[in-house]
Amino acid sequence: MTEVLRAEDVHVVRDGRPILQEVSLTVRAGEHWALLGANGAGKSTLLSLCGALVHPTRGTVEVLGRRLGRVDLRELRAHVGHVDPRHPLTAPLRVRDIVLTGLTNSVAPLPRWRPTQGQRDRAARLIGTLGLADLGDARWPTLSQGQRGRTLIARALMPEPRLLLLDEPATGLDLPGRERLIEALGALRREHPALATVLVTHHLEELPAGTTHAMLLREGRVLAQGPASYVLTGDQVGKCFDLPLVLERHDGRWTVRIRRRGQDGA
Ligand SMILES: Nc1ncnc2c1ncn2[C@@H]1O[C@H](COP(=O)(O)OP(=O)(O)OP(=O)(O)O)[C@@H](O)[C@H]1O
Repeated sequence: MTEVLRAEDVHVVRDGRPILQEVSLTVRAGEHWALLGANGAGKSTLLSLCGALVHPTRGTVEVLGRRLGRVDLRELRAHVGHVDPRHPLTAPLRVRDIVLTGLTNSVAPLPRWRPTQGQRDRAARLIGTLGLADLGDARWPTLSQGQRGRTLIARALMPEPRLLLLDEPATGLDLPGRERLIEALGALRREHPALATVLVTHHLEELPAGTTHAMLLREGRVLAQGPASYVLTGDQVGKCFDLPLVLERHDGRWTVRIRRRGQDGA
C-alpha cells in the first residue's frame, strides 16, 4: 500500500526540553490511526509534524513522499487536510461557502475567486457525507459545535487530500454530536477508501469502528504502535495513562473503565 506519511527516529526539542523522542511512524493509504496519550504526551506536536506545520529537531519526516526541510511547507500543507478545532472564523458564512474555502485554503472566500460547477457539486456531496445535507445554507454562528466540526471536516476534504488529520474532533460534543461525528467519519472512510486519517484523542469511546491502527504516546515516547486490536489492550492503555484499566470492544467500538481491586481477576 502507498505510504502517505513516514516519520523516522524523530525528536522534537522546545526550550531545551525534549517533547518527542525516537518517534517513528508509517501511515499508508486507507489506514485509520488513533493517536492516544495523556495530556502533554506530545500528540499535538506529532500531528503538527504530520501536517507539515513544524520541522523535527532531529530525524526525518516525509509527508506524501516529500521530505520536510527540502520542500515548501506551505505547498505541502495544501495537500493535507488538517481539521483545526480553533478555526478562526467569525463571519456569518454559509456552510457551503465555508466548505468551498477549503479550495483556497483561506478563512473567508477570496474576493474574485469563483468555484466551478464541479467544485460546487463536490462541496454538496461532502456536505451530504458529513450528515449536513439540510444545513448547506445555515450560517456559522447558528451551528452547534458538532455541526461546525463536521463542516470543517468537509472543508478539509475539498482539495481531495490523501491524508486527513483530526485533533480531538469530539471535544465538547454531547452524546448525539459525538455519535453523528463518528457516523460521518465511517461514511467518509467508505466513500474514500484510499484516504488515510490520523485522529488524536484521550478517549477510546471516541474512536470510530473503522480505526485500523493505534499509537500510544507517553512522555514523548512511543509506548506501543501497530494494528488497533494489538495495541488497544487494558494492559497497554493502562500503562499509557498510569491506571489499571479494563478495555472492551463491541461492534468495533471501545469502552474503558478502571479495574477495581478484586474485580476482573485483579
Ligand atoms: N512550542 C512549545 N514550546 C515549549 N513547549 C511546548 C511547545 N509545544 C508544546 N510544548 C510542550 O510539549 C508537551 C507536549 O505538548 P503537546 O501539545 O504535543 O501534547 P498533547 O499530548 O497534545 O497534550 P494535550 O492532550 O494536553 O493536548 C507539553 O508539555 C507542552 O507544554
